[in-house]
Amino acid sequence: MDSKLEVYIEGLNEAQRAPTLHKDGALIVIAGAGSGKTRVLTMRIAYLMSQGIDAFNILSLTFTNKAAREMKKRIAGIVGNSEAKNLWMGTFHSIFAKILRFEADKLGFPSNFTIYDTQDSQRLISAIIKEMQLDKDIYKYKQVQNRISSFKNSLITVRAYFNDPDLVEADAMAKRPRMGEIYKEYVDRCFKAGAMDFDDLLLRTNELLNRFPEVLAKYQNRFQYILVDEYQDTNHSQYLIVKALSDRFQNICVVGDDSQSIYAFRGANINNILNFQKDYDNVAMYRLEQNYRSSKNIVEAANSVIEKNKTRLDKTVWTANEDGGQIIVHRSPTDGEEGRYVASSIFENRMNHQLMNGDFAILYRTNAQSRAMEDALRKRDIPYRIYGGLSFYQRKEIKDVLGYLRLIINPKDEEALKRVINYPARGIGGTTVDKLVVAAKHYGRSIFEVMEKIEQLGASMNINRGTQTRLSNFVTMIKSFQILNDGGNAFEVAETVTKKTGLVQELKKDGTPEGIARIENIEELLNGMRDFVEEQKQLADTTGSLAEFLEDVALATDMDNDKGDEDRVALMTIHLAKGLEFPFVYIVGMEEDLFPSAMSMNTRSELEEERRLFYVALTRAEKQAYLTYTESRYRWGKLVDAEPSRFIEEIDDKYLDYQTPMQSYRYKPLMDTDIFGDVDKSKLRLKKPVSGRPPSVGTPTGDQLRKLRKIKPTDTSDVPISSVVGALKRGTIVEHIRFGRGIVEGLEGKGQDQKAEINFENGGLKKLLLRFAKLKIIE
Ligand SMILES: Nc1ncnc2c1ncn2[C@@H]1O[C@H](COP(=O)(O)OP(=O)(O)OP(=O)(O)O)[C@@H](O)[C@H]1O
Ligand SMILES: [Mg+2]
Repeated sequence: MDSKLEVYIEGLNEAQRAPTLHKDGALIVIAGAGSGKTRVLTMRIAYLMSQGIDAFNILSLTFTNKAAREMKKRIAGIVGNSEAKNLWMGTFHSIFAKILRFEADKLGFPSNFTIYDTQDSQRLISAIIKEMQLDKDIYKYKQVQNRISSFKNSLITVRAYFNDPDLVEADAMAKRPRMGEIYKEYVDRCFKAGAMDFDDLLLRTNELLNRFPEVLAKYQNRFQYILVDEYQDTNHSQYLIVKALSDRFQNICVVGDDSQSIYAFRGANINNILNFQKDYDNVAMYRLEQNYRSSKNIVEAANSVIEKNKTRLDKTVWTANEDGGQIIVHRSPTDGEEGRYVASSIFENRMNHQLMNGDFAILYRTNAQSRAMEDALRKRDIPYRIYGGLSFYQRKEIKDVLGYLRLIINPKDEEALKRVINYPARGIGGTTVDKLVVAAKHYGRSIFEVMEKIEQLGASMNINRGTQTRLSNFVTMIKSFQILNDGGNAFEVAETVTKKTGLVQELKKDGTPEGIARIENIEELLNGMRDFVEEQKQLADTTGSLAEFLEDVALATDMDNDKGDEDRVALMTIHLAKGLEFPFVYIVGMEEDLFPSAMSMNTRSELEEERRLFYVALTRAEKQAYLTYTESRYRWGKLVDAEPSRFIEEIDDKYLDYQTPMQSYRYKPLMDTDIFGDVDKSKLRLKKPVSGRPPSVGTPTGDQLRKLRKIKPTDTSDVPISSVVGALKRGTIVEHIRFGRGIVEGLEGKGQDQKAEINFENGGLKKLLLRFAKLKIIE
């Protein structure tokens, strides 16, 4: 075995080593949060390669493309970049989009098919509802879209829908009898536009593998080793793909944690993990129990919460890490105050412990909660980054540029065409577009094809000469871009497009600060494209073509745009935080009806999913977790009283540190209650809230004050602060508090300025100034 790999494998514990070194056959690793599942997956790939398995034969499926990129870099650090390049790693959607491009013709799609994002799908569905003259209050486009999405994820095609009287009747009962027709029209239109939506990427892959045995055999032979992270969140469609591909060799390795299954609302099926042993022969089952991520307090508190769920596999999670501070619970009168508390706490912790902004995360249940946090962080000049919400690529000006780029690659793309045909304004009005849509339908062609023949067809469509010329000019412009694109790279084409279409001039004319910000965004897009071209050349050995770029963008989750080069506090929903870790984590809005969400408390299983979500949130924290809640909050435009989340109560008191007197004024004191006494959580829920707003309880007692002061800064005294200056050589093995073990690959500078380039198991290649680096020499 390669000596580098040996070092890393030695760094694993025994339980982790077993699945890492397991050779052939099916295996499943079921283990709690932070126990090293993702690390095992990464090391296993490196190990397989060291055993002579060709990278070309390994497929690895991850939750985000960013996670895949990081794993790939880590593996490249061990086996070398040229080998790692050939690994197929990514999300289900990105991997199968790639395969579909190769095989698209078999399904009647062009290989340059467009990927419609959620917004494109919604626009198309709205247009169809309008064209069919349906009541848009009954046929709400979002609900229609969800319904179509759930059909697709259960592999219910249009034909299957109409053949299933139960489905048809269910929609009739829901007062949407024409659902099937909308579904059919939507599928037809996507097909004609040469477009697939997200769900199609899985549905069509299934279709491909089912209908074409030779294609199935080809990919079965190719992907001899398949590895899946976060297996608990795969949906039915994904499950079937994995099952089909791994059927021949059965070298399938899945890792997951049933307690972290949080996507049931999107069709994820926890049974996939529970049934794995039935699906394959001789399944080896491994369990990991030691958590390396979090302090003892956090691990035990998280255990005490998840134990309340009835449906779960029994698991032990323990840690050898230090106790750490108790989880801090903080109450604020309003969400504005809550934001201020979190911002100042981050500010103080950052100073006291000399941390980076990137060591902090603020997690919430719903995106809307970010605003109060943002306001407070801005006031304190703390840089932050919001993940999720409206991503960069969803912004109007960016979508406009992308609209043109998409048309260059696939002129049939109806949504792109509608978006840019008259932006910037060129005298092609809505009525003309409607006429084009009708004609396209009549001739069974795309809108662009009708436009190409507008001189012949124009008169019969009632389109006057002037408009015909404008339509022809538009076609000519797109075709000229296509010529430019032949052989060019993504960046060069996009730069020309932004100039020649008049997009940038239009924004310059605007002159408002928003207009300027939009121009900056377009510049940012171009910069991103330049980087993409470079990165493709280095990491994937391709040219960085426009088509590749568009695919990357269509499938980018917001997490994927994070280059990780800016030091910022991370703000995101808990759903997005899966798999990640941060030293300090603030879980905000810990209130009944918000978390657990009022919409998810109808059944026990919904409540259990909320509890799993809380388990995920809490287990992201390494050193210190905070739970904050407010006494009142604006919801649906009204200020409503809020009650602390039941999840706070579910944690054993000994793990908690209440920073505010818990006898909130909202809880009517019983006769002679110990208002100024010690914290007693049982009072929280027993007493009915009083209406109105009596004055607050006043000063904390001595005990409470002591508690306040007790918040121990996380003890960092035993961190091996280095004086490794001058003590390192190439090949020295060191350990870093965050990046784990690493090998010194190079040194530069002398004395106080000496820097070392170190390849870490957790962070890849890093250059550190040794004077500050917290390193311990291992050997
Ligand atoms: N044997 C080990 N020695 C030191 N650190 C380890 C070891 N195994 C894992 N870690 C570290 O513990 C942390 C958690 O590991 P990892 O992310 O792989 O866990 P996970 O089981 O995938 O967690 P999650 O369930 O949240 O996805 C990481 O920082 C990882 O580098
Ligand atoms: Mg993981």
